[in-house]
Amino acid sequence: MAASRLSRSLMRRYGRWPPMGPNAAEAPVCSRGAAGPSSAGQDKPRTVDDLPHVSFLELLYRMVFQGFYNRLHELQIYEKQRYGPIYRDGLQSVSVNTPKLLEEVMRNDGKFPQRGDMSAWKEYRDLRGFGYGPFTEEGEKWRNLRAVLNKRMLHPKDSAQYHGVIDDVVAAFIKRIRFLRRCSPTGDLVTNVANELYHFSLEGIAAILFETRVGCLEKEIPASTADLISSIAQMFENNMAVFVTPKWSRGLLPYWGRYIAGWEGIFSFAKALIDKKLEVIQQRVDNNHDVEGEYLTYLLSNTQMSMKDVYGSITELLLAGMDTTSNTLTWTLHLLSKYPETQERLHGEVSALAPADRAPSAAEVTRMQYLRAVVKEALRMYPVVPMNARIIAEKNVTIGGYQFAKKTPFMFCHYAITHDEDTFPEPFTFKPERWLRDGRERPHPFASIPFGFGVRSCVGRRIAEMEMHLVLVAIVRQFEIKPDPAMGELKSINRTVLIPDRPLNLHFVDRSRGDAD
Ligand code: HEM
Repeated sequence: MAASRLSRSLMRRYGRWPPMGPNAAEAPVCSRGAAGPSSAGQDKPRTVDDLPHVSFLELLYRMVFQGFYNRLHELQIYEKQRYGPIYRDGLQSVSVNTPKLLEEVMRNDGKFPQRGDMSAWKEYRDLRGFGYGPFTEEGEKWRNLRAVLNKRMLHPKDSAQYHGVIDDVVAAFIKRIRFLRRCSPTGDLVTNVANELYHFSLEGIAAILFETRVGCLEKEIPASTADLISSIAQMFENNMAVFVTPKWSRGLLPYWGRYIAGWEGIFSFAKALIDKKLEVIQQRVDNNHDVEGEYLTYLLSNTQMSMKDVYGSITELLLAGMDTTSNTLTWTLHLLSKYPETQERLHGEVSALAPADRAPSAAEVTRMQYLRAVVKEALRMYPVVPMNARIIAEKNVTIGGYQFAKKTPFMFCHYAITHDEDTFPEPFTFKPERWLRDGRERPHPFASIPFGFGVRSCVGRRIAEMEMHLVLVAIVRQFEIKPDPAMGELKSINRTVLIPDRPLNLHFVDRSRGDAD
């Protein structure tokens, strides 16, 4: 396949939430352009051509021979050291890696911000007649969709209404942790904690979206849920190959068929649950009973949403809400196990502010400033979405003193930004205190924006925070989390979201011997 096609395809692939990682030997350098603003002609305005730039071959070399393929987040730091705060990357996007430049780009978001081309996701929906969801929709239609989806989700008070649902999921998760530790040789070890948290996140988001439980935390996972999990894995495993291979090869290579089969499994799971809910609603209407319910009921009764839109949106919300939340929790527990003093301080706060006999209310969680700082700091150290992007489609813009034509793709190097020593002294040290509002100087508002910014920012933020806070309160209250010395050093790798490079095993040591397993 021609390098140019691969380059274009990667650009498309990474145009949404592109991945990124340091060190390693020097690559052959063929970057041209100015390293700083002064090198362009004195009178001429500086443009994209004046930027330092990375060629596609350099990128390829770094990915393949320097081992950055899985560590593209660390490549951000490497390239920042080499090319400075703004440069043209190997996929012809303009990469920015300081809070100030990030702010400049994001404040230029138009009415309908774009992240990049989602054509392969759209193709499946077109093939089967499903609508586009918040990721795939664009323009006016996207704005209308978000206007409906935001309600009952985006505001903190919206997430509070799902507290009861998530409390039940948290209780089931703790029960499962107790079961797993009981089965371990030491009586307190849980292996592959990320996998357990993935099940927790899926159960949680499904409980909210479908208003039903899907059995992820049972001893035996129901077949339909197990099929969903493997379908999601199959779709993502083949996603990249579908993007980089030409359409004519689809009948010859296995990727397209597997990719489509993955989507079939995901959509058929979502469709079955949505249709079931619709039936229940219909029966209630037929019997003249009131229709009460939460998110899905709200969407189904919203006249602006067609059925095909509901299928498309619910499916994309489901996909967006799993890996992100579960990996953030994984990194948080890993960090707490490595920093026992931080964990003790958190335990102190939870013991003081959470009632002993029930899960805390939304207002009680809001008062847990240290808990919130712990999650914020975990997201700084491991921004699960380490890269993001924008195409400023509607106007020409000036960023960092350079002029860019409209439709220029910008890449946000979030990992490099959240690990910048000037903004965050000791950037590789876990210090939740950085985020406390106790009179200290706060970091730049764009120094860590794990949920994005503006009208196209994460619609599930409040739900995700609520889920993470509630489960952390329950864990920290009951267990002391200790590392498993046999595990070795855990590193992050980039699979669109930042994930651990090996299964995380942790000891969940009971704080109160009285708790029954
Ligand atoms: C720790 C958890 C999460 C993190 C760190 C996260 C992060 C993000 C980020 C960085 C974006 C892109 C924002 C931008 O471009 O400005 C995004 C978009 C999105 N997120 Fe999340 N997310 C999380 C959880 C969730 C959950 C639980 C849901 C579903 C309920 C969700 C649904 C979405 C959707 C639908 C979009 C696309 C919005 C659009 O394009 O209009 N996310 N998320």
